Amino acid sequence: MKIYGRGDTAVRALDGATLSIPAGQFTAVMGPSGSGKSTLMHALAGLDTIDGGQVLLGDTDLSRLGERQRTLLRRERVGFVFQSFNLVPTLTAAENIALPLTLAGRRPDQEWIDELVAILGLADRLRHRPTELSGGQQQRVAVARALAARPEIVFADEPTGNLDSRAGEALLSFLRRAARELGQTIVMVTHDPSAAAYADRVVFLADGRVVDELSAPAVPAILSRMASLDTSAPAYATKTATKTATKTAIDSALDSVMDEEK
Ligand SMILES: Nc1ncnc2c1ncn2[C@@H]1O[C@H](COP(=O)(O)OP(=O)(O)OP(=O)(O)O)[C@@H](O)[C@H]1O
Repeated sequence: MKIYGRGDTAVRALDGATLSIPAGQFTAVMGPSGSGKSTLMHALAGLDTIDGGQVLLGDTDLSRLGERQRTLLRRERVGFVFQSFNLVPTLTAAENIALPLTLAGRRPDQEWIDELVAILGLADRLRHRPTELSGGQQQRVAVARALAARPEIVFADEPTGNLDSRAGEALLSFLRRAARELGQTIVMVTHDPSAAAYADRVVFLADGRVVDELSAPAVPAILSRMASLDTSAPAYATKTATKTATKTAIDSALDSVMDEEK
């Protein structure tokens, strides 16, 4: 359970949401605007606390961890890919990819990183800085960075939101391959049914709880489930405001990872 605010203005953003994320699978989370997708992702990733219930990553109960322990858990066990690529502009692609390991003081597993770079088609871009890369290339660098430390789970928040359709499809194919061939556990929040169709399973949220799911989802089935949930068309202003808040929360989490090292 997650409640924002108090009294009359309190919002139950998560209210009895129960789900399990199978290891090695690519899971998409969908739902109408305001249904709790970002809140759920933040809770699962240890970016935010919850007000009741449990979040388990393996045997670790995130709801019992303090701020510092959650920061460590994010750094050591979780990878993130955001809509805005969040690369460090002064670092090359290679340095950006190795950043989580550098921050954690771990030696990069070069063989693994070489494999990621090869699959993502980034080998000839490693010395470039983010401004010298296309949006699709920047996002592929961000994905390599998320997987570099072999995290137990990777969270992707609208990862194709800023990409054209071809770059988006290439990225989604990689995420699917990362789960199937590399055993990477991935959770992706998306509004886009064709993006969700790349996942092994789609979980649908409404009013802060899991209301439905689809295995081996196809676009028409996703669309019809979404239509049955989306009773009120989202007010665009609300959506924008929520997204801004989400980004801030994620950015501050990244900042705190950086601060830890100072
Ligand atoms: N920081 C906050 N303070 C108050 N209410 C919040 C806050 N963050 C989210 N909410 C509210 O909690 C509910 C769930 O929000 P959440 O952002 O998780 O939904 P979402 O499904 O990700 O929406 P969207 O698809 O529009 O991004 C919404 O009613 C939202 O207005």
